[in-house]
Amino acid sequence: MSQFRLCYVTEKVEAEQIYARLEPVFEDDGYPIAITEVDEDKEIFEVSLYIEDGAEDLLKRVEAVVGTGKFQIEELPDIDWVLHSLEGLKPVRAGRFFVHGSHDRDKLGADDISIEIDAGLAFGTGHHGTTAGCLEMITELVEKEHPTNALDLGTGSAVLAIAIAKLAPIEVLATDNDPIAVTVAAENTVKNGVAEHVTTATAEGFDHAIFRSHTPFDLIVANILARPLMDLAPALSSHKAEGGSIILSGILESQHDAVVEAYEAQGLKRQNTLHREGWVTIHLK
Ligand SMILES: C[S@@+](CC[C@H](N)C(=O)[O-])C[C@H]1O[C@@H](n2cnc3c(N)ncnc32)[C@H](O)[C@@H]1O
Repeated sequence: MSQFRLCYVTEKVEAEQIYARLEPVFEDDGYPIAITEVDEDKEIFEVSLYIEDGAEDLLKRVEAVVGTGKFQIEELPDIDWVLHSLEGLKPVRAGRFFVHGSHDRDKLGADDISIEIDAGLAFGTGHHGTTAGCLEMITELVEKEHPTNALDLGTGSAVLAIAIAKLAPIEVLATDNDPIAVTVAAENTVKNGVAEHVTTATAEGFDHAIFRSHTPFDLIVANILARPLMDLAPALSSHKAEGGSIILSGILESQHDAVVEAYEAQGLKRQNTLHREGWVTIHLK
């Protein structure tokens, strides 16, 4: 089956705004959506959505959100195009981590901790400000707090679960409501040599029996979006061990205070906030 891509190339600020408006609308429908840097010096970015069938209908829905005349439809030669195009993705350094595709293994520095992710159908290559913010906070918290049992809720590619398991060989539960992401996540834990520490499961929020045998967690990382994170505040807080930490991301700067308020209502206190490319990553205890 042919693959199609809807794409729009523009300046960084507009690309980030468009991505932020499209992601909450289309993420739940399972359309992979990406924002990638096209020209570092000129700060030109590209927003893309991928679809196998019905690109014209998807374009109409996208235009209803961001206006007409922006996105173009492109037919992709075959699925290998995804891998091929990602050859150009640059590796990312965040915290102690060097997140890279298999083609960049040789660029690993002596002090880097490698996370190898060949970007595909699951979110999480380290290029997004939310993932980078979480990786930085994970580096700090794992070294400072020595958690023993962690949860990565909304794991996507499993980048954050892999990061935790590489810093400390502890139990990590990695869940996502997208079964495709969970398959990719499980493959990535094997590729990165941490499969024995990371358990993967498909779950909508905390709606899965697996939580009964893994709770409570002394580190919970959830890079989802502000609205579901606020809805999940009671459940997320009740699965946290006494004295444990929660890292939240996927939150726009304008949504920071509302998310903090939702968690303060559960008795948590904000410890720190990292700002990356218009997104915030929040640490609560
Ligand atoms: C922004 S991606 C984060 C991926 C990765 N953790 C990272 O930091 O790059 C959000 C992920 O959360 C998943 N997700 C969204 N809502 C969810 C929910 N209610 N329960 C579980 N997973 C959810 C999505 O399928 C997606 O893979």
